Amino acid sequence: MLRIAVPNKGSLAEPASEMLHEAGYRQRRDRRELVLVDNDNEVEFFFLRPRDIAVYVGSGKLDIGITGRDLLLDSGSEAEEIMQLGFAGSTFRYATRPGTAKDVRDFGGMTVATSFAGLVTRHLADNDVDASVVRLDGAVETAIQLGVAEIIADVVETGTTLRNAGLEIISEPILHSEAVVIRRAGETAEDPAREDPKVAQFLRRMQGVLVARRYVMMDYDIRAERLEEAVALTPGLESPTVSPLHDQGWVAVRSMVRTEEAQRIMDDLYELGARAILTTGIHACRI
Ligand SMILES: Nc1ncnc2c1ncn2[C@@H]1O[C@H](COP(=O)(O)OP(=O)(O)OP(=O)(O)O)[C@@H](O)[C@H]1O
Ligand SMILES: O=P(O)(O)OC[C@H]1O[C@H](OP(=O)(O)OP(=O)(O)O)[C@H](O)[C@@H]1O
Ligand SMILES: [Mg+2]
Repeated sequence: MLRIAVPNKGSLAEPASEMLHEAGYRQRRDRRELVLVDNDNEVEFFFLRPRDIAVYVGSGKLDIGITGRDLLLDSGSEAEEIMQLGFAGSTFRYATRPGTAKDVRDFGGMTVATSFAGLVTRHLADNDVDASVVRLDGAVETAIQLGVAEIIADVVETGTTLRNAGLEIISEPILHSEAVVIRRAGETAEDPAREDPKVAQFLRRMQGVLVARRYVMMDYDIRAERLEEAVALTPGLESPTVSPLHDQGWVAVRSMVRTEEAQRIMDDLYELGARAILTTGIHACRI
């Protein structure tokens, strides 16, 4: 059984479960379930606090986990990122009241409040700044209003929370985060053939979901003499399938294209003379 840690609450929980479901794994129906065994796929899921996941995986108690890059780095545990999952995208940034400071190098003698004390302490040290760090559990924006700190460091997605608290973002981002798959450091085999087959299969399934989300299948008919120009617009992942049509001088082309580029490509193909241009969603795949 492959033992996988999954976030049980917060911003990561729902999209992580959704992705696992799309990858064909059983997911819990009741939010209070702590462990779920998926016998068909030989996987056991442990629903844990997002902040604890890197600790379990780093200690080797669980094989792999889904967490945020920021939480992984903050934990300082012996785990490493092995795949990016493309959701829960955010930056981790400093903010303060206007006029307090402009850059991390101005923080000397000040106090920074954050839920990510490990990350912030390291970032301040890397910048040779002598500032104090106060660790809070959440809602850190309020720490400035209550006089606990002059600066905060927190997760920023749209920036609305900080704006509403009358704070301005300062300095370069401390890091860019997203949901990631993690594994105990040093466990990834150099040679793919020596990789744990259960881990490799899990990663292929997750990769399949990412590709199915990011690509659509495009079909169209085009005159043979315009084929090269059309294929330049739809090169596909490897090479498009081209089949002859019964109507002489025409071919049918099938190729994967990025979902967000599909409409523009359809316009360009139409201009080239392509007709019967269709896109269909990809439900699942192995690349
Ligand atoms: N608004 C957001 N947008 C994108 N990612 C976010 C957002 N808020 C938190 N995250 C990400 O979620 C992870 C933190 O999860 P955690 O469950 O600890 O906090 P949370 O999602 O804020 O939930 P809680 O309600 O418990 O505060 C981090 O990886 C963080 O980058
Ligand atoms: O930039 P924004 O789009 O405003 O999103 C960022 C906010 O979202 C999260 O807070 P959450 O709502 O989870 O509350 P919390 O402070 O209790 O974690 C995070 O901690 C930030 O405060
Ligand atoms: Mg939160």
